[in-house]
Amino acid sequence: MFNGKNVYISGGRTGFLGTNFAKELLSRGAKVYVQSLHKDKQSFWKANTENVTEIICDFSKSAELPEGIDYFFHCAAHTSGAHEMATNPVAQITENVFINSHVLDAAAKAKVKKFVFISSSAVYPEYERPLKEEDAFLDDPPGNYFGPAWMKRYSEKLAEFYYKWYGMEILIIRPSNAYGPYSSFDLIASHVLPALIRKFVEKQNPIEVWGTPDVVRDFIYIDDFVRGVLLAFEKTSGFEVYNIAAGSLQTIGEAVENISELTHYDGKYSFNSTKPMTIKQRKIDNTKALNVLNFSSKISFREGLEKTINWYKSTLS
Ligand SMILES: C[C@H]1O[C@H](OP(=O)(O)OP(=O)(O)OC[C@H]2O[C@@H](n3cnc4c(=O)[nH]c(N)nc43)[C@H](O)[C@@H]2O)[C@@H](O)[C@@H](O)C1=O
Repeated sequence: MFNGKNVYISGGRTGFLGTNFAKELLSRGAKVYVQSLHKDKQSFWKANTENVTEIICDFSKSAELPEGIDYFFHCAAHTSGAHEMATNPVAQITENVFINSHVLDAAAKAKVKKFVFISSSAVYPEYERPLKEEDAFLDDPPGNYFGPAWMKRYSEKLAEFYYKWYGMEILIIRPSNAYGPYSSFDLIASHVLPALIRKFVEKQNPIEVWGTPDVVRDFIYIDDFVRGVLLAFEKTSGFEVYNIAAGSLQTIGEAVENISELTHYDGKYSFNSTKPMTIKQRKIDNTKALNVLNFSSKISFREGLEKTINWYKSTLS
């Protein structure tokens, strides 16, 4: 389905999801377009710049795309983890509204056939039960997620409108907490697993883990995530929304124990509940992806952590 197709990937140059989609789609024979490249930025692009076409554009300021792009994967976003969500969630609103609006407009006017919007499972209200696709707009999102989640909700509805108005097919993806190679490993701004992996690989002592050990998340390894999205892409048409999740839950306490073992850490760590915390739990219902796409994750949590640790050690540390 992708062989010989022109695929634009926003966020394909430096973003975590975009880089991983670019890597996979190149291997499936697509002609990949990304924003302009700096060869030395990421190890993947050091070896692959000659295989992609660069487009100079800044979607935060304007909307332009050449004709001839078949598919658009919109992975670019200003995103961050619990620290920003607790201290400055407004930072995730304005720039993303501009980017999402420009990108949709540019893609529709350049006659892109199918557009993938990477939304977020943060769009959901705070329910205890696993969150189904149809739950997204039933109640407001909780606490500090309110603003960033309404930004994603607005963008989803805008995408739906563009489908109705222009006929551009739309696939909305709501990921659970994806992790793996090419993620940000910044100690403050990144998400929980890369931040913890870095602290343990660097053998910081003592290690401070934010919040409490009973916080629950569905963590999906990036290769499973990309496979799930591409399955949804291949098997759906028109306007569709899918959760793509591992379908299993881990506590932050379990994550810490696994990372500690896998990195052979022999120092001390403790939880600090005065550090940034977000919601206690987020369970994602993956039955639609399972039933319609026959998608389930293949990489266990432990295996995914091990792969990510190895990649981090060999690439960035
Ligand atoms: C899907 C959704 O995912 C994101 O939401 P999140 O799951 O709350 O983000 P997170 O991975 O940063 O934190 C998860 C939990 O982990 C705890 N925690 C412990 N120690 C560290 C630590 O060292 N760093 C971080 N970041 N968190 C830590 C932390 O206290 C928190 O309770 C959104 O940013 C949003 O962008 C989004 O779309």
